[in-house]
Amino acid sequence: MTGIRNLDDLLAEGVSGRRVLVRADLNVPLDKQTGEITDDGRIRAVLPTLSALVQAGAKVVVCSHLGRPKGAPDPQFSLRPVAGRLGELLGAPVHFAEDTVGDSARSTVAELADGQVALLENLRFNKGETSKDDTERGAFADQLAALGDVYVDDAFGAVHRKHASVHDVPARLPHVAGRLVLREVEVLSRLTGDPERPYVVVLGGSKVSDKLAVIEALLPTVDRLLIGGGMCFTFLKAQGHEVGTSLLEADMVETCRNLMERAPGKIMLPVDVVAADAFAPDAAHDTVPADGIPSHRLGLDIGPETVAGFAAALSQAKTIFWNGPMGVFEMAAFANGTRGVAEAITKADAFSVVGGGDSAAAVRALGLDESSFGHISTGGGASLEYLEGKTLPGIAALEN
Ligand SMILES: Nc1ncnc2c1ncn2[C@@H]1O[C@H](COP(=O)(O)OP(=O)(O)O)[C@@H](O)[C@H]1O
Ligand SMILES: O=C(OP(=O)(O)O)[C@H](O)COP(=O)(O)O
Repeated sequence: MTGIRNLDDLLAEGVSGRRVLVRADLNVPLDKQTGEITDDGRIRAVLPTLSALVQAGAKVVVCSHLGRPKGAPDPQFSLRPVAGRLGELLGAPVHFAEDTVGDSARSTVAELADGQVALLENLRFNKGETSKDDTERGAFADQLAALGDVYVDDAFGAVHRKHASVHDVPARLPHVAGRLVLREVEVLSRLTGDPERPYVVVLGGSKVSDKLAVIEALLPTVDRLLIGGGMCFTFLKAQGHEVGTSLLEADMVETCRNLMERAPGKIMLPVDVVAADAFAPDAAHDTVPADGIPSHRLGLDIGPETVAGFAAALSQAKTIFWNGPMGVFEMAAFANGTRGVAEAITKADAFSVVGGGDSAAAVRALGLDESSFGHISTGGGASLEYLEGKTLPGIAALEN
């Protein structure tokens, strides 16, 4: 991050009375039934930046995405509950704008007193935020930038997205990196140079197409790649196995086959999986061999034999990076794989990094000791792409 100005530079300049637009990643997991926040780790992670700005008397305007709404308001993805939780953590109410750049946002920001905080409604309720069209994205960035005098990027989990709030707003306002972005990059850079070997990467989760692309780039630099979670079924299919109704990226099967041929023995796949009748906490389920998933069932966790194999590989490692739960850990019946792998990582004599909103939430939900990991990153896709050595749009924008 050479040449990038950071929050301390901005504070030294003085922010009292200035409107500081902070891009945060407040994309927290919500309970599907109650809508309650199930893990507030990403909110806590941005507090050092926000508190410093509050104390310095800034008018703090926070913006974020939540989930993947389709460019229009969708109540299930509202940031309103996040405003409540952020206020509790800051110890002062957070003013909530009902829209992102409309009348409500403009008046909420105009009414802020020095040292007060506002949160704008979900950025992704606006088509321009994620648009691939530069003009459409730019027009939205213009409206967003008008709500601040200066911009702080503290959304590490989103720095790999070429989105208006991450990539285009910094071209329109004086900009700095926040405390979280700075710390994440500092720690992750330890894995990009010459990591101590064996270097083992564990991948799972559900954002299969996003992350399959990264595997290709990471494969030459790692010693072992352990694949579980929703990610493994496209590989199992590529091995010629039937995967029932499990998560599958059909048009990536050929890519997976090529990856396995290119690095024989490097990729470890599950040998058994927990296959269920339905995606539900009380669904009937059994452990079956990975080549014997019944056609009407879907794999929701890795099985015990796989956990033992992965744990053995992890016990040899000197550097570990893990992104993506090994199963649907939110349901107790499918949490054993994630727990087993997480415990194996904590026992290894290695520098370990866990990345990703859900992976970090899993560590906490399963009651594991956070301090037994070297670093818990707020970004999954972002840290993977950082490790790939890519110039990330959000970081590049801060450099300019
Ligand atoms: N076999 C599976 N089938 C469907 N979803 C899965 C499976 N294994 C894990 N998941 C889901 O993956 C989600 C996390 O994926 P992802 O967003 O890629 O991770 P992270 O946020 O850590 O980067 C969790 O909500 C989990 O329930
Ligand atoms: O949850 C996130 O990423 P992650 O699941 O890779 O950790 C970030 O908030 C980015 O969200 P996105 O993958 O919908 O752009």
